[in-house]
Amino acid sequence: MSSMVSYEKAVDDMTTICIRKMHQFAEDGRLTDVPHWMQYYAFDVIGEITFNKSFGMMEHEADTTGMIPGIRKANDSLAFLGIIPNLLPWVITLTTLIGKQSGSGALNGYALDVISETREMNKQSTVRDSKSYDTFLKKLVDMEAGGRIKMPNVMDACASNIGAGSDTTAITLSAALFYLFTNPQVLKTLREEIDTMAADGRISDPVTFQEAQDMHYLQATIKETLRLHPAVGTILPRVVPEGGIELSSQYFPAGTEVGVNSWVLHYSKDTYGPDAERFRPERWNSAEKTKMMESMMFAFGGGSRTCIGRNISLLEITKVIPQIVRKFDLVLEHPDKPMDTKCAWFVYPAYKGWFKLRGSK
Ligand code: HEM
Repeated sequence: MSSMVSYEKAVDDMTTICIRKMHQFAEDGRLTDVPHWMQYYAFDVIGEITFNKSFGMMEHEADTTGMIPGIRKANDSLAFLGIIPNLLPWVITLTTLIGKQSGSGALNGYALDVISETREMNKQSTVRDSKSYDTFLKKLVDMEAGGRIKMPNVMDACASNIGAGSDTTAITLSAALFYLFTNPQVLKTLREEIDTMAADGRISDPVTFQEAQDMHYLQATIKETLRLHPAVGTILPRVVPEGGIELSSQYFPAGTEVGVNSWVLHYSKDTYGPDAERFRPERWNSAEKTKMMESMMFAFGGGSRTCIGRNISLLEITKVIPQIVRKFDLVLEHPDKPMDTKCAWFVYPAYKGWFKLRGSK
């Protein structure tokens, strides 16, 4: 975790821009597409950490790279093609033949440009990180120069960071804000925690990652969001190894693909209680049940292919949510409607609202 905390400065810089812009939205009385705004935030953070260079999406209030719809298109089509993976090479060949650019074209093009630039500067030893951390790309380019990895690995690692680490975090953030601002009692309790700790001098502005570890209600709120709205909405398949396996009294021979969808696990009444469908962070207060409930959490997957960006996303979520909650109210465009979602591979929330300065009319 200590290496993650070295990225805290990047998260703080991006959070400062986010909050400044939100002040502007509030002043202008602007109706905001909240999930979209959180996407700009998450993309800018991951750009900063990966390339030492945010995408400037928040500053420009726009997708400056054109990669957001491309990543979404790629995710959506891979979710369906993933059901019949043998079709994938045929589809790729066909789309290449007819000259259609893949959804991830903008992302790959952007990554390639920044990597080439950094490799060149690295050769001339002019890459001096101005930040207090080494970016992913700097570490990767050094590894490549040392012969430990090759250029396709550098490209793959950078593109994976952006593709896997932006929308997932943005989805979690927008789900958290929706749940908080539609559950007044939860919001009140979280604000009490923030205000009390701030008055006692136990948290800073912005909250440091270290301080946030003692914010028990904040931590429960984040867990409850990841439970009720895991970003990935498909099963995470695994191939049964040699010898087969018995799962829930059912034998599966070697080579069978098995998997489970986190949405099924997370809504289990056996595990989370009869109110499993409710957003109730208090359920994480019970020391006795927490261990069992945690063991069933699957938002980041599990085992050898578990999410490698988990701690980065937790760093972002843990730091930006208290900043938004302590400064703003959110009035939803349709306060009585449940959250709308668009689901393929990822489960994207869709809603709009007005940010207002906390306590203002
Ligand atoms: C709330 C945010 C996030 C969620 C919910 C999430 C969720 C997931 C899930 C479910 C998997 C599949 C795990 C499995 O099959 O067991 C995964 C894999 C992965 N995630 Fe994340 N992720 C998040 C943030 C990030 C971030 C910030 C990064 C990068 C900085 C990242 C990079 C990756 C990569 C590279 C993999 C593939 C790992 C492998 O196959 O070995 N993720 N993530």
